[in-house]
Amino acid sequence: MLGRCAARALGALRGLREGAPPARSPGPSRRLLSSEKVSEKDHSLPKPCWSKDMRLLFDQFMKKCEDGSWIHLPSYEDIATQRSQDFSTFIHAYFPTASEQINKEKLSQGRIFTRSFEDGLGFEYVMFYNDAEKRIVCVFQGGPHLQGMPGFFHGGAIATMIDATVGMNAIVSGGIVMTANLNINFKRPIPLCSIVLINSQLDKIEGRKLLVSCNVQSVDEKILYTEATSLFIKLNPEKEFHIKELVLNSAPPA
Ligand SMILES: CCCCCCCCCCCCCC(=O)SCCNC(=O)CCNC(=O)[C@H](O)C(C)(C)COP(=O)(O)OP(=O)(O)OC[C@H]1O[C@@H](n2cnc3c(N)ncnc32)[C@H](O)[C@@H]1OP(=O)(O)O
Repeated sequence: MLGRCAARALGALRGLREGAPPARSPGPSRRLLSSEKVSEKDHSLPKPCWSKDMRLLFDQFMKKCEDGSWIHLPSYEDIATQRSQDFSTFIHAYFPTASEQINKEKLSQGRIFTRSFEDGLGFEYVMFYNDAEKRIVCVFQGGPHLQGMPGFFHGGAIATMIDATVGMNAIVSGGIVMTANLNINFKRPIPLCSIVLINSQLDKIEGRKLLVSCNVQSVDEKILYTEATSLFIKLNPEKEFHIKELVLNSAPPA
């Protein structure tokens, strides 16, 4: 059985896509047709650019989801519903000064960084969550546009996927959080275009602080590429009632 917080957060992730009308009426400069259509795509489902191994791992984890111990997490490139507009309002209220500096026209072009590449060229990944173990495993296939040293992934690309994975673990466990600290040990370079597993674990919750660690391993678990620890801070728990409103009616079935 999912913890209530996890259920709410997962509900939010699903609810952000479901049921609610589009939040933003398109301005004259917004190219509605292409971006709206694309933003509906769940990138965590198999695509032609996924390698056989990636597909195999996806199928293996989906099998583990059948008894409810693991949950497949959907993933979109934009958050474009009414409830996400409320989420955005919450974030901007939390950082009023920074919010004033945001170019509001550009905001409508905002996309989740990891979902901004053409299929197969950047970040291809799917995450699975285990509530009992407070773990998220991310199956990651990096594309050729993530190169750093010739033939290997860029460290920033690895850091991005680590942040996305431990961040999702913290969001599912704690609600609206931000990365305060991320420590990474790069132990072995990761060959470009290979598939790796990012295993993350919620270690501790101390008040508003969530500590999440992770490692990046080869699929056969023989090579430990990277290790990381992170600290997430839950934003303003007094406003939690508001977050609850955001996810109201979007909780997944019990
Ligand atoms: C819902 C669905 C959403 C879907 C979205 C999907 C996207 C997925 C994206 C994936 C994820 C991507 C995620 C991203 O990319 S998040 C983007 C990168 N992160 C940021 O930009 C965050 C910038 N930092 C801040 O805004 C603030 O510092 C925050 C909000 C983090 C805390 O400022 P706030 O004013 O709120 O809190 P506080 O200062 O009173 O501190 C509170 C406590 O915490 C302790 N502390 C603070 N900092 C540190 C530190 N560095 N080391 C050690 N300790 C630290 C502090 O001492 C205090 O402890 P104590 O004195 O109480 O003991």
